[in-house]
Amino acid sequence: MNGVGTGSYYTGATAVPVAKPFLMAGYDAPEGVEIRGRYDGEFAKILTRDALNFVAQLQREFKQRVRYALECRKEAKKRYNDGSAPGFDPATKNIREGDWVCAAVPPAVADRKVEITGPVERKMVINALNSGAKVFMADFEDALSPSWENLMNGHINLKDAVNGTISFHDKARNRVYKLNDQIAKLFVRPRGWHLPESHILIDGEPATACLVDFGLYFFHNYAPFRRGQGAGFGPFFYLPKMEHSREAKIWNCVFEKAEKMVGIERGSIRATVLIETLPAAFQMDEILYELRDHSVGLNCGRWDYIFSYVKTFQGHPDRLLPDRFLVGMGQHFMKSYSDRLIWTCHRRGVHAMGGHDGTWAAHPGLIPACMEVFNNTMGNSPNQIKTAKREEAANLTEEDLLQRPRGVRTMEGLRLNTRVGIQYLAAWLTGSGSVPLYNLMEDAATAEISRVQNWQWLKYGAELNGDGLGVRVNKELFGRVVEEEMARIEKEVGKEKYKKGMYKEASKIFTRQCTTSTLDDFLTLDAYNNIVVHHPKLTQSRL
Ligand SMILES: CC(=O)SCCNC(=O)CCNC(=O)[C@H](O)C(C)(C)COP(=O)(O)OP(=O)(O)OC[C@H]1O[C@@H](n2cnc3c(N)ncnc32)[C@H](O)[C@@H]1OP(=O)(O)O
Ligand SMILES: O=CC(=O)O
Ligand SMILES: [Mg+2]
Repeated sequence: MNGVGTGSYYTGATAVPVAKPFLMAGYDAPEGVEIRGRYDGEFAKILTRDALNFVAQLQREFKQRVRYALECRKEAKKRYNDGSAPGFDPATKNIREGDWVCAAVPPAVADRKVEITGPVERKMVINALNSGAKVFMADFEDALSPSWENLMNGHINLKDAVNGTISFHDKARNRVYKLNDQIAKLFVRPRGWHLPESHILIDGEPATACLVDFGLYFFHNYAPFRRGQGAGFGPFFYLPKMEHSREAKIWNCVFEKAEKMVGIERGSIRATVLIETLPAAFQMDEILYELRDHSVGLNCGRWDYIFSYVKTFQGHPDRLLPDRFLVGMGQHFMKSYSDRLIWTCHRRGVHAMGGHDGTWAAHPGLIPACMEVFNNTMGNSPNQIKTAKREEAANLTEEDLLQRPRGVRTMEGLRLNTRVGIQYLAAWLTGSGSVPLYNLMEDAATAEISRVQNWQWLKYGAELNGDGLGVRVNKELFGRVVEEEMARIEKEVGKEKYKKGMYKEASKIFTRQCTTSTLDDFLTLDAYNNIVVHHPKLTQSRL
């Protein structure tokens, strides 16, 4: 479809006038599907009529169930805010105590000793696949700012990667990137259930972001993936931020529907679920049970888990977190969750990722050291599913999983949260979803910790008890901290970058979110409107 448009592109805050009528192509979308993102001939190869039809079918079949699951999250939040805490569900005791196992692990992914993670950016996709890691988790989630350009290019990159044709020319360094003969196995992480994809409307409503991510990737890649990388299985996925097994059940139904629609065997698709919300720690068995024919284990998503601890207990002033860097795996509630995850997964015959059968590395430089640790412990075995049972974790109680983290709060903790949160958000608003800050990798999950920790300290006037001064956090103090940290950021990044970047916008959003009386559910949900760029809606006058 071609059309002629006049007027202006709406680009978020800036309207760019267009002097002359311009020629514009449109996507060949099926009935009820409208693409509001920029047209690009390469994007059109992803957004084909058949692929969009596939996504639309998933959306139509599952949107009510997704809506219901999100309503249930709200009800659970209300209960926690009224004083209760997550715990084991008596109604599913039979699943927790039952003697069942998940489907056998596909041979292609038996060995997952080190998994590299990274956004679906072209050069990084090639570097990650070539990195020597066993698995590459290509990320549409924590590590990606989900702008239209990033998303669509991400799908192009993955399609080229699965077909083995991906290459990249770094002109500045005159370096060409191509795939090695031996590459990591590809897993893809779609976004969480809560996010909309506002550039794709289905029956007049924004599509569910994860169904777009899953649907487009699956549709274009299932056949070559199964022929190549998956050795008869796949594609493989990582599933983020779930709070209850009913959400896993929706994923299971999505997988079954997708398998049926393209005519591949049930159980071909496999997924690892990130246990990265506090309520989900009490649902590990139930989540695996729902996905038992499509599972390849669980993974401790530790950063979102810490974020979720604060979020779940947002109405509990007796559960203030210490400084962010003190909340490590040594805290009893973190160690208990990780032990329970190992015990659960190995009992059910699948991988326990996040330090047990394998770990994540966010940078290729970390791979050799991680690999050495696993090789030294595991020798030639691909995993420890049958050999390390961690039976003692069977006795972990609700109290163990909820124990308050210990440690002090300091002014430097408040300052660091603020400096990191604002810089991360500024990067995210300009298209980068993972950034190095102060020698650490920051992504949406780690930035969330900074935000909710500030919010919690402000809400309850937390005492900065590690400084020996008895200072309490309040809006006035926080206002001063923001001003001073903005000055520091300007100094650190330089005037030019500061002026060109979106630091002021980021500061505004971050400050609002830290000082609001009711905690926003997600940093990126609010910020998302700032990166949505709608293509002008045309009256389709044909040439
Ligand atoms: C909480 C969670 O969800 S964790 C999982 C989600 N988060 C992530 O996946 C973060 C992934 N990591 C990254 O994005 C990056 O490592 C960053 C942003 C932290 C740092 O990136 P950079 O500043 O580019 O790192 P650096 O300059 O050291 O990179 C050196 C080389 O390694 C490559 N590299 C760095 N990280 C990765 C990665 N994760 N995957 C593939 N290649 C990578 C770079 O592309 C670069 O390649 P080149 O030499 O060919 O140009
Ligand atoms: O996704 C991983 C996390 O730690 O969050
Ligand atoms: Mg996460």
